[in-house]
Amino acid sequence: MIGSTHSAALVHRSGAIEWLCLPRFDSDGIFVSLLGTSDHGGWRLGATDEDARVSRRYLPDTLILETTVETNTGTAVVIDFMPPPARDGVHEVVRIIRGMKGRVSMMTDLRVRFNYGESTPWVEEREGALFFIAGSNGLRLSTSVPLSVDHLSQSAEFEIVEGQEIAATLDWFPSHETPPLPRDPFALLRHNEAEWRRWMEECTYDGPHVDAVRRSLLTLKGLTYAPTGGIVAAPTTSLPEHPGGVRNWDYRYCWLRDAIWTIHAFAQSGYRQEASDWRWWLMRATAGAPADVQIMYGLHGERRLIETELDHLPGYENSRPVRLGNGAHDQLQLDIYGSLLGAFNAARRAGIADMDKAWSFECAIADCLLERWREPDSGLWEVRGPPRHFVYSKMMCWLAFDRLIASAEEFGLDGPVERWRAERNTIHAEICEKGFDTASNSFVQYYGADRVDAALLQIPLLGFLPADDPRVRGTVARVEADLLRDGVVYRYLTDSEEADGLPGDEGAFLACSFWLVDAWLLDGRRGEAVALFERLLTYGNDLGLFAEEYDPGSRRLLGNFPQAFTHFALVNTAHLLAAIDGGRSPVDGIVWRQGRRR
Ligand SMILES: OC[C@H]1O[C@H](O[C@H]2O[C@H](CO)[C@@H](O)[C@H](O)[C@H]2O)[C@H](O)[C@@H](O)[C@@H]1O
Repeated sequence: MIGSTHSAALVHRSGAIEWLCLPRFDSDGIFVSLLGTSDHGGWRLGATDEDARVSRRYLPDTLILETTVETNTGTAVVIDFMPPPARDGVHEVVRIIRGMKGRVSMMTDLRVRFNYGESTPWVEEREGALFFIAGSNGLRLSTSVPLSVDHLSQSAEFEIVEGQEIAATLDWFPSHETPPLPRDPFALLRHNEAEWRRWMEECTYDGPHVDAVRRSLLTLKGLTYAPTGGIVAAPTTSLPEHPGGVRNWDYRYCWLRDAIWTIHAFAQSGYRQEASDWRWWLMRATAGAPADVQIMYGLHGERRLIETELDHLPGYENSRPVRLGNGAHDQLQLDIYGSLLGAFNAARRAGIADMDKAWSFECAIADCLLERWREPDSGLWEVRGPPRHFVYSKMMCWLAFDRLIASAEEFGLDGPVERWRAERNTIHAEICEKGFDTASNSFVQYYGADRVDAALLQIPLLGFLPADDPRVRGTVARVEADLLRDGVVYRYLTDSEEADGLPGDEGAFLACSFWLVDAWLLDGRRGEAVALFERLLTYGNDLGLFAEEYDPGSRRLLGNFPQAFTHFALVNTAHLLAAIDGGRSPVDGIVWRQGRRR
């Protein structure tokens, strides 16, 4: 992934940009060959020799990708990046080719298709550049490489020699405007590299696996949308959770749950500005009646994220449908309220300014939750089956009242604390009665269920019960028995459509696998925890990026990519390990509260 904190592109090892939406993460796709064929738009830039040896890295502490190609005649690198737009309305993808040794025969093949691969633009050569126009979109390609141009593709073969540098810049602009002159790509590279390095210098994490943590933080920063402070769950739509299956979702939106945990990861690692920007985004997006708070919003706080299907795209490895929008946007998921109030409490403790403005909002949410927590919901996994009394959702309602009480007590804030305390105790007692299965000595997925859910691994992290409570140990043991397979954790069993209302299978869920590490760490099982953690770290791609899921059989990442959910889980686990090894309390990090036995 390369990104501008407005949008991001995915670059294949071959040097092909296969995914790009501009000007925003959620704009119509310009290069979507990832979900179709090269005729759905893409930009290949690499060696003509298909046997060239390819290796990649990010320039240290940046989101700037460097792909090295080595042939029998020489070595060249391709440097890809997306600088943040400096002027209103123009967004760039910059590619620089550098000759390192000898001579390398290179090729470029650009296919611009607007509107998710459906619209072939007008192509015009003028002012020493190529212009592409269709609908509201305009693109300009500036390069010194002589191209052979037709209306479907613009391509060339050329040679790069040692010491030579060639650039190609693609600018997006609104088609009704004339774009300003292109910026100097070499100056942009120097500036962008310095900016990322400056950002990375703020990182305070220096515990185990520091490289993986820093790469995750850079990835999470690349998923933030700078103009509003929103954070997308991933830059892609419809990368399948099972190749050829239907579990294909659009993640280019801001989930409260994902973003709150991302903020935890940032805040623990020294990034208070991101935490503060996101809090303002949150206040604006959720403003209005607390009962209308959605589980997810668009980048600017848009509420209508109507789910549709793109029939003209065959999907990644024929995984149909390709979806736009997300039907989960109008689900009731009660855990969101706990995430919200937990995040506000954490922000207050971290000394983030202006938190008094949040308190009346928090109290209004509490009023709403006094009624709502008894309702069934769709749970954090956003199941498409009937609403149920999900145990994890109820626990997060308990956490909501718990964190409100903590804020009132620790910061002298006014509120009906006794009422909240009574409600908190009622929820705790109800969960222990209805959400626990004595026969299997385990909490279960929903009231009356006989199955476990990997989200329950978070019980000791939430502080609902301590890690050494026999009921927590029983639940962890059940997850190990039922959901831990080939060293990775599945979120729940998908052996019948009843499980989540969807046909087909899915991969192991990487965030849940990190939560098992957390549960083991909190229960003193350090050896097993570290072994699992270190194995999970090897499941990233060659650049240290993770998707939502992993298939241990084929050893492939599955689902949207890269995904915030997985990366913040990785960061938070590393912090937990560092705290435990350093003899520090993990509370105020990922652990929301120290559990007490009841
Ligand atoms: O599996 C069904 C659901 O999957 C998606 O949701 C998942 O991703 C979200 C964003 O990272 C995450 O917050 C959620 O907990 C995950 O279950 C999808 O977006 C849903 O539409 C789908 O029903």
